Amino acid sequence: MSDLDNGTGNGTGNGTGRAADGIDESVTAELARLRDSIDNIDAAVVHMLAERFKCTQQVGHLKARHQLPPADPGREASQIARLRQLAENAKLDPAFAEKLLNFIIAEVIRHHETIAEEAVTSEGTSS
Ligand SMILES: O=C(O)C(=O)C[C@]1(C(=O)O)C=C[C@@H](O)C=C1
Repeated sequence: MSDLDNGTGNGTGNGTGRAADGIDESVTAELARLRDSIDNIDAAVVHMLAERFKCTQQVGHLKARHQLPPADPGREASQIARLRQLAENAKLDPAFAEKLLNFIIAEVIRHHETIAEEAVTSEGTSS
């Protein structure tokens, strides 16, 4: 039984069209339908982020192997410009899209720095 299901069957079971909490059953059903979609979207976001981090981990190792700096401000500037445009076209707030990308990239840079430090440490302990 879901959190929104009062356990009386399909409807409210009391003939009023309202559940015990006083919320109209059509509202409850609409909320449940929208929340199902939100849950699917959140799952997709998590899976997409996991794939992105798998790629950036590989970038981190590549950069560490070739002593490249963790951050690339030029690349970030073009990613932000591109994402802001995509957001605008999709009617999403571009400032929000930029903040989200910056948040993700900051985490990636942290990972890159850890990978680079580990590479230096293991260099010192090899042979
Ligand atoms: O493309 C790179 O060079 C990366 O390290 C990946 C990434 C990103 O997460 O997109 C992260 C850090 C850089 O400053 C730029 C981009």
